[in-house]
Amino acid sequence: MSDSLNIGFIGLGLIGGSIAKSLKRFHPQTRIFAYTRTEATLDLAVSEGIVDVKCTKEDEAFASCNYIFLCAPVHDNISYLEWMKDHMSPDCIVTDVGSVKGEIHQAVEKLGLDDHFIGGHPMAGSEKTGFENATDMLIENAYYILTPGGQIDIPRLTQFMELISSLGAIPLVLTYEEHDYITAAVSHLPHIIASTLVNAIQKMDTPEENMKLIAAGGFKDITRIASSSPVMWQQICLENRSMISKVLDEYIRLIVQAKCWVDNGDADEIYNMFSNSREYRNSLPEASKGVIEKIYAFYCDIYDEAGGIATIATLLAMNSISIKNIGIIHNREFEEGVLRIEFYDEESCVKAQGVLKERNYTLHVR
Ligand SMILES: NC(=O)c1ccc[n+]([C@@H]2O[C@H](COP(=O)([O-])OP(=O)(O)OC[C@H]3O[C@@H](n4cnc5c(N)ncnc54)[C@H](O)[C@@H]3O)[C@@H](O)[C@H]2O)c1
Ligand SMILES: O=C(O)C(=O)C[C@]1(C(=O)O)C=C[C@@H](O)C=C1
Repeated sequence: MSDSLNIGFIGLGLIGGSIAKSLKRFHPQTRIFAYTRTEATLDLAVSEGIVDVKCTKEDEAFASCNYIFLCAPVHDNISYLEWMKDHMSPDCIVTDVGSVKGEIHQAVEKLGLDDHFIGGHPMAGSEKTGFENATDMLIENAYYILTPGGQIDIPRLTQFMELISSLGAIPLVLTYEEHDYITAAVSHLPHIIASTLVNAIQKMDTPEENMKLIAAGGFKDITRIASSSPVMWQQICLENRSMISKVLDEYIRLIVQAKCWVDNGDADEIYNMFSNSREYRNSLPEASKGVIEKIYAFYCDIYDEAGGIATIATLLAMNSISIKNIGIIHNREFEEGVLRIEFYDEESCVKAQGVLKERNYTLHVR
């Protein structure tokens, strides 16, 4: 692809910011034009050398863009299409990164923009928001779903796919209907499950809040995404109502079935439920990372003496730091073998480094 493209962004948070950073990483000559609601974000992006042209809300400067990425919450993205229709260059491709595709495609069709629109959705993200959490690696190795407008010609679609591939993502073309059904199941339903599970625990907790106190790895693993942006998820749930309702029906049926098996003490069915889920979960492809890999870990040289691991575990426990995983690893990088210690969150990981450094342990952070 040509390195001298002008690329516009409306919304420059986690996803818009990450795509803009990837563009600058892989195509440094790209000129980035951006508008986002908070001006301080634009100033930050300019100071980091990511944004070249700071734009106002409906800025004529967007007319010089070859591509415009809509990266605000899904409903807000749609609100820009009408203005764009009369102000973009005739060769411009408008794309979005929204987690729902049906409504934006309907708006595109209504405005007669379907020869200029290619829906996009990187299947990567995080519960975190904002440009400050954006990285130039977020979409690397992630599937990037494309839902081309009905009138997009093949060469334009191919060019856009090449642009996406050049950022290290894996383009996958679907219809917007397929997209909305699939994401309702693998993304929207899990967010509703995580959120309702957290709310259920809050409701059922003892007066001393002992559930909150002892909630450990399992609960934390399955509920990380309950900390996601309420504005973003409100808009997703409102825009993909029928598909979400459909997958919720099936899920509720399975939950009711699981309750029956527990009520009846049906050992075989309970075993089959866990055995089936384990087999299917373990078969998920590794090729796409799907989401930001959140591993908070470091390596620590350890003396070859009895009780070495126990000493470290005790030191961390005395400082109220929970360990998610701990074990000696041997690979070519660490010929002698080192201790790998993994934590539930960044804060614990940083605190643990401080504790061990104070005791003169040698640490390796990757
Ligand atoms: N977070 C994820 O995991 C994820 C993954 C893939 C796609 N998406 C999609 O990406 C889009 C953005 O999500 P995000 O995670 O980057 O959120 P974010 O909150 O980090 O960023 C949104 C940005 O849009 C700006 N904004 C909000 N309303 C605006 C408006 N009306 N006009 C202009 N700017 C506006 C905000 O100031 C912010 O900079 C959403 O459509 C979401 O569905 C999110
Ligand atoms: O990892 C997370 O926090 C995410 O929720 C990422 C996630 C997902 O559901 O997988 C969230 C919304 C998207 O539209 C795409 C990716």
